[in-house]
Amino acid sequence: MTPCAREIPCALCPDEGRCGLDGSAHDAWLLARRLGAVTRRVLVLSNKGGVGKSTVAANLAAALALDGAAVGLADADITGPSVPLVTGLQGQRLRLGPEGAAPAEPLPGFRVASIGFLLESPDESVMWRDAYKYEFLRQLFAGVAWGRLDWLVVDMPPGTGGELIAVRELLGRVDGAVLVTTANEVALQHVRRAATACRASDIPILGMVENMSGLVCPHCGGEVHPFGEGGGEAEAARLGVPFLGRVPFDPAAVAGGPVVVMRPASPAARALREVARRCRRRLEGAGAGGTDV
Ligand SMILES: Nc1ncnc2c1ncn2[C@@H]1O[C@H](COP(=O)(O)OP(=O)(O)OP(=O)(O)O)[C@@H](O)[C@H]1O
Repeated sequence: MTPCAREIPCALCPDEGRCGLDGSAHDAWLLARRLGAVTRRVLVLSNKGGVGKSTVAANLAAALALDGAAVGLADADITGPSVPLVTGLQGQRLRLGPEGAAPAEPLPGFRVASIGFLLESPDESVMWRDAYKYEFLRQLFAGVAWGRLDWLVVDMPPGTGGELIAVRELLGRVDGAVLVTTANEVALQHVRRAATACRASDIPILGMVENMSGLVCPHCGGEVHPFGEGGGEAEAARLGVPFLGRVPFDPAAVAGGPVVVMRPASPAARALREVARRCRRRLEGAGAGGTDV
């Protein structure tokens, strides 16, 4: 039998490296096996770091699972995966192999796999592994036995360069992007760039979330908006994309697990459940493939 002809030897080959396929045919075959039963593929992204992509992605996925869907959360943040921390799954590892690694399943129907589960330690930097970026991403999607999923939510790294192209290529089809921003002008400029990148890549934009949008007083429930009110919503209108909601700055959102599960009555959890409902209405209404408006 001809050995698998990938440049980097493939630890995932169900034929134990003897499939004889060349690199791209091998990957396409493997990805079709792993992602063939995934109905909707959604990216959570922004050009800017620290705006809350991982928090929104983890809670969107958990909220969809709480609403009864089978959901995968794939943490593709190659520059610094924080899904293990955000989901309370630090220390989890993926055991790659021909049969596919089992994702973590912290809730019934909520499956999680992170680039962080491939690292030796949570403090390991992956920046130096540039040449292997694609390989890490390939392992995340093609190495995990995702099973049947109604949704696969992908937490993207900051930026919209090579990683966006690589993830889009690996997924084959992306049904929608959720753009995350805060209301300050720097983040808004970054989110405009993210919208431009989505449009250039034919990725439909599901809508925009304004995160950390105001402080809710734990005593009186009143809100303070340090960057002014309505920045994200106005930006969404300018870009011609739906506004999916405003998530307040809420200490409960840093709960070591999705806040929609850990603190369901908190202001952040309520806002994030509503974001998930709006995403569902938009994609389920449009069917797979979604629409940009
Ligand atoms: N609504 C919120 N209220 C309070 N803290 C929040 C909220 N959303 C996110 N955070 C906190 O802000 C920080 C950044 O959030 P997160 O890691 O989700 O952002 P990110 O955009 O994914 O970052 P990176 O670009 O580094 O991957 C984290 O400490 C997170 O707990």
